[in-house]
Amino acid sequence: MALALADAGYRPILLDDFSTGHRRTPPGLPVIEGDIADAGVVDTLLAAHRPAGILHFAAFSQAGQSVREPALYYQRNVVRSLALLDAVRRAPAMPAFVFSSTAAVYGEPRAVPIPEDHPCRPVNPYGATKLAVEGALAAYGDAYGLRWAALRYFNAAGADPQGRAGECHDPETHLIPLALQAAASGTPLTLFGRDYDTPDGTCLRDYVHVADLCRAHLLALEALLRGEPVGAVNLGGGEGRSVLEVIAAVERATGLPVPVQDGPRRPGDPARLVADVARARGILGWEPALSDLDTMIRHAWAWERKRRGPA
Ligand SMILES: NC(=O)c1ccc[n+]([C@@H]2O[C@H](COP(=O)([O-])OP(=O)(O)OC[C@H]3O[C@@H](n4cnc5c(N)ncnc54)[C@H](O)[C@@H]3O)[C@@H](O)[C@H]2O)c1
Ligand SMILES: O=c1ccn([C@@H]2O[C@H](COP(=O)(O)OP(=O)(O)O[C@H]3O[C@H](CO)[C@H](O)[C@H](O)[C@H]3O)[C@@H](O)[C@H]2O)c(=O)[nH]1
Repeated sequence: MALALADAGYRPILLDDFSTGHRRTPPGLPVIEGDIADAGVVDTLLAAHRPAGILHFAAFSQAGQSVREPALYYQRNVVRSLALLDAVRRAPAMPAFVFSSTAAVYGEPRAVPIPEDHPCRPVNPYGATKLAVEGALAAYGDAYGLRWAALRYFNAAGADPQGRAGECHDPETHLIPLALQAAASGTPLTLFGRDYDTPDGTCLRDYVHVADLCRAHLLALEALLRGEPVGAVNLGGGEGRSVLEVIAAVERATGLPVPVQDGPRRPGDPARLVADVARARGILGWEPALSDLDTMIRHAWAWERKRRGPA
């Protein structure tokens, strides 16, 4: 996102405590090491730079871990986001606020594709913490005039098409990088359940290219800066893909087999999550452009090879 902002002519300032992130940030962009809940750091930053907008990505985001450690998720995702919002309210000029929400706010949907007005009943604490922050944003908008967007991404995938950045979590829990790593290393990927009520028995997810996500953030930010309300918006490719389809696409992109071992269902995993993206089209004029599975996996594979270095 920092690269996308810089490419579009903005001057992003990165604030990261590097709890899960990487110190190898884009060259030439200012980076402040600090916690979004550290009032001293954030107040100083807001007073010195008077940013037009804040794009708030800082969170812990593993649904499975959130089931085991809910206290960590409420602390990291709710308490710290509220501290950041307090700083925003104190700021000399209140910036527009774009929040990374998630499809996990919906829980097990009644039907797919899921529109934004579908009931939100998260099935894991991760989704519940993101929904709690969305509630605060709506109330702060009504009471304090906060201009806000909550972008509910489905499954972020792919990598910067120019190869400047990509996914690198430690531990990695996401399907696409793990399937690529299984293809490259020969170490089996564990498939979390084949007994779901889906066409091939594996979970359906809606993968969306990270570059499409970044473009949607820019559009949301610019809509808010023009004074247009945005609110909650789904971001997905609009197509459900099963775990087995992803594995087949990884085999196509890499030309290598993906060894698979069957495992039990992962707690907190809904069977299907597919976005209705009509609202993003209507209010942001956004259309996913790179979110077909083969393109996303091709970009992710190029990044994975670059990250690994020469074999
Ligand atoms: N990856 C996905 O598929 C996906 C889907 C939906 C929503 N999201 C949301 O998008 C956001 C980014 O996800 P990601 O996959 O890039 O995660 P990530 O863990 O790679 O990035 C989160 C970043 O926030 C930083 N951070 C965490 N807590 C912080 C704090 N208190 N103060 C300062 N920095 C802090 C981390 O060091 C890291 O650099 C998250 O909010 C996540 O919930 C991700
Ligand atoms: O080793 C693995 C990893 C994943 N899966 C399966 O692959 C699918 C995708 O799993 P990911 O972990 O890649 O993604 P999630 O759907 O669990 O979660 C992602 O999307 C969510 C919203 O849909 C949240 O926002 C979350 O932050 C984000 O990581 C799931 O059915 C999962 O069970 C496996 O079978 N084996």
